[in-house]
Amino acid sequence: MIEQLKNFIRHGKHANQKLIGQDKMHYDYEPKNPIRIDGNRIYSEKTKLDNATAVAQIVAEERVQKSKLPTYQGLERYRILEKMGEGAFSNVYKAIDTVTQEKVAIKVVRKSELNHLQGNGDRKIMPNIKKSNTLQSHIEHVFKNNTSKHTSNTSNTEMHLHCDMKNQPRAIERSNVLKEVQIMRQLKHPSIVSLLGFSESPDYYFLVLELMEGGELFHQIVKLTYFSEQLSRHVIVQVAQGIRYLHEEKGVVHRDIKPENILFQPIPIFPSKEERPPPEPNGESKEDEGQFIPEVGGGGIGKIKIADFGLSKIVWDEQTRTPCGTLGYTAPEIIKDERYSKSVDLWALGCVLYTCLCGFPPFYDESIQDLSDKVSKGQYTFLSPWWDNISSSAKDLITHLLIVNPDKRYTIQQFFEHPWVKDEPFQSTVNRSVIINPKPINLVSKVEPPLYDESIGTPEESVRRKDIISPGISLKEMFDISYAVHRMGEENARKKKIKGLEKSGGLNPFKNHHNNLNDDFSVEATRSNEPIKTKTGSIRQLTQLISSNKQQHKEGVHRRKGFDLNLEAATLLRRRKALVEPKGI
Ligand SMILES: Nc1ncnc2c1ncn2[C@@H]1O[C@H](COP(=O)(O)OP(=O)(O)OP(=O)(O)O)[C@@H](O)[C@H]1O
Repeated sequence: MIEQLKNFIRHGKHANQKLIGQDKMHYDYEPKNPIRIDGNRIYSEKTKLDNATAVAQIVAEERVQKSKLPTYQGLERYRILEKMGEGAFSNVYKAIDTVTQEKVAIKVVRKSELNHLQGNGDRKIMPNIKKSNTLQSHIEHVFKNNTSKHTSNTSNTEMHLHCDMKNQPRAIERSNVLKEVQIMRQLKHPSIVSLLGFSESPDYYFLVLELMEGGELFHQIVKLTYFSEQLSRHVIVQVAQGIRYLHEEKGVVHRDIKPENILFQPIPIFPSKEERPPPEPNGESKEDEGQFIPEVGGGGIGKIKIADFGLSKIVWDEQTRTPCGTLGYTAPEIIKDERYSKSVDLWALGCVLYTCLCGFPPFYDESIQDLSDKVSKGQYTFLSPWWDNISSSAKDLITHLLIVNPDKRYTIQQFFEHPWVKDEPFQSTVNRSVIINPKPINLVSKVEPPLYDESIGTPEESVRRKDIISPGISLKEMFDISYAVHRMGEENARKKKIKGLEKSGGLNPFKNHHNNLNDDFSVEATRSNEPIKTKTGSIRQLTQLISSNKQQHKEGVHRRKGFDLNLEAATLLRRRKALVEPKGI
């Protein structure tokens, strides 16, 4: 078709076009023939020119589109079809495997930007990787070793080796993408996006992934305004099944569960049985989800899978079920630490469930100081009128997930035992007054004066869902930042605790474990190694600060600014940074 159109353009106004039937098209280059469309209407010379211009435009657009799709040395087997998304250092494309005809997603990661993050010292701390060896072959080596050990009875020495193998290539650990590959290759679960292949070229890493045609759950929340409880359950249970598998079978903590990293397979929207959708609070209209079909889905959402293991970490050895790096040590502190690590994913699960049910996230504020305060105190509300029609059972589950103290927060097993998850009748065991007005959480509150822009009007005048999110910052941004704030706050506190124990001589055998913690913080730690401290600042100021910090780094200046919160790991901020210093693929 495109070739024909090109011909048409090449021959310009002398070309005559005939449409034969509905969709067949051919071109007649005899200059004087009239243009016939559908064999009925005859178009004038002017219309003919208009058509030519329109077609030329289409072709030009398609050309631009096509030229945007890159080709990569080393990816010849795949034909790239379209861009599906992007990460901080990567682009994700839909592609077709020309051998199997299978459609896949390919994440293309730019090495140059990763190297920038890794610093110059990596080679020194990874002496076992010879210059001639590619990182890929090193990973293969690590995997082979690990796999062979998994089949044997693991002795203590072997275990030590096994853990060492995981700990040795620290440069690999530092590079999120390679850690991602290392972790993903061990995973096989219906709620986890599968890694189908991995390769590299001098400039890129290529991760061939199971294709999730629907894309991000985030977009579907925005599209449908929010989800019904049934649809929310359908989504959250699948995410939780993936988390249970990661935590209990693989010893992996995801650490970046958010609607952006939850992907779905699309299904058709089945027409609703109800004639009219239920009335909406505040006169808002909700996009019709259609009928929910158990085991299949609704709202266009079928299967759900967790993606993006770039921030994940292994907390215990899959084979021995002991914390990796601690060689069989089972101190309560370490066991507890493991539980703390996992509990970050449960907090995130609560945030996702909250967002599915109402269409906006539990924590938001334009001021980073206030957002940080809210997250650290667990201050969120079930805002009226949006939460008025949502069951107390769903609210109860959320209150057990969004608990600041990780000791008291639901574990993944407790999540699955909750009546809302089982879709069973709910009887609150908690004193009702506690549910209605606990401190510091207000479960039902009036709209707070918040995040509105003067241009929109006061909350009393017209508060709509979209107004809940400050116009200065998107839902996605809020998620990104509040997750990062929470994770860093919690993990920094743990890190400090472990350091304290180590200093007092209580944790000497866990040097490795401590190192692991340091590794986790190599990219996203606060520079001061202290709990998050922030000066009052807005998200925009924060963005500026990050780019100026980067500049200082380049200049070798390590002055401490008052603002110690380093959110470099927050996807959005990395993206913004990339915008400040654009790097093409
Ligand atoms: N398997 C897939 N199928 C379809 N789309 C995908 C797939 N994997 C990723 N994407 C799309 O690409 C986006 C970026 O992917 P991913 O989150 O893995 O990249 P990243 O570099 O790790 O991003 P981040 O900067 O968020 O850490 C996703 O949000 C999603 O829209």
